[in-house]
Amino acid sequence: MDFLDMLRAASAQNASMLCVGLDPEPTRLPACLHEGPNRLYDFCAAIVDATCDLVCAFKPQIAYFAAHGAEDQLERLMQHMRANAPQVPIILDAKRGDIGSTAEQYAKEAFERYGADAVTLSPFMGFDSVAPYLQYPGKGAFLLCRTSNPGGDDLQNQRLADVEGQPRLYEHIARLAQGPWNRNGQLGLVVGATYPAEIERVRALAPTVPLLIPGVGAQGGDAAATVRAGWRPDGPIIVNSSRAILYASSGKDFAQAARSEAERTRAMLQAALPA
Ligand SMILES: O=C(O)c1cc(=O)[nH]c(=O)n1[C@@H]1O[C@H](COP(=O)(O)O)[C@@H](O)[C@H]1O
Repeated sequence: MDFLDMLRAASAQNASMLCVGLDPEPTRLPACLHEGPNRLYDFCAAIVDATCDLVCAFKPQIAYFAAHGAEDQLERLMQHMRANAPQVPIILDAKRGDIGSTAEQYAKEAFERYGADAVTLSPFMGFDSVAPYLQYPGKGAFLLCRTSNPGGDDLQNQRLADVEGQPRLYEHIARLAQGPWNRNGQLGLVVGATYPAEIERVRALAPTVPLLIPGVGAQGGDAAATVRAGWRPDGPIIVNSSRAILYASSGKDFAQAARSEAERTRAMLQAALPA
């Protein structure tokens, strides 16, 4: 099934705009998992099982596995999600961006090795660095647009003097993703929950592409303002929270605590939908 169809179906089935980010930081894992050789997998699989009926997507962050030589645990986690939560689309957060020939390898890694449904990409190197991902029919690609971190301003807020209307860089990326770059309807945009005014601006420029919105929870983004700014009946949003859910408890009850926090976040998001 296409990424977008999976997203719509999971969002409707679970009444959810929440994405749980799978960012397993070894020093923050519950003590009961510290000794196991597969503890990144064990931790994330328990979180997946505890939250899969509450989410519209999962977003594993590749760095948390690759940094520890644990790509095999990410592969097992992908298989686990497919087996135990087949209805939930998986966005591999890799933020890749490179020349076409190298991008082909990264696309193969995301979609063939890991079997992701969508991937995050940096658009900085231009359309030919994005195109190889779009060769995979039905797969999604989210372009970084207005990121959640304060340093996002450094480049994304600069005006482009040689583009008509002198838009800011992030506005230009939003227009490209809604229009000329979105040849087969596979593109989405990443916009930080920490900047609701910019979410609204991106939504005005890109009314129908899916928005991946990290930054609620640990980064302090406003869940209700995020929904009001970004959600449209024909423009889905995927609101990611990682640490606030993953580390809701460091005890043996970590999975149940993660579920409670996911329920709370999902409810806040749903409550902000227009009546
Ligand atoms: O692409 C992303 O997912 C992303 C983009 C962005 O602008 N900000 C951002 O925080 N992220 C990712 O979203 C997750 C946020 O984690 P928490 O702050 O713990 O909820 C991390 O995996 C980040 O790498």
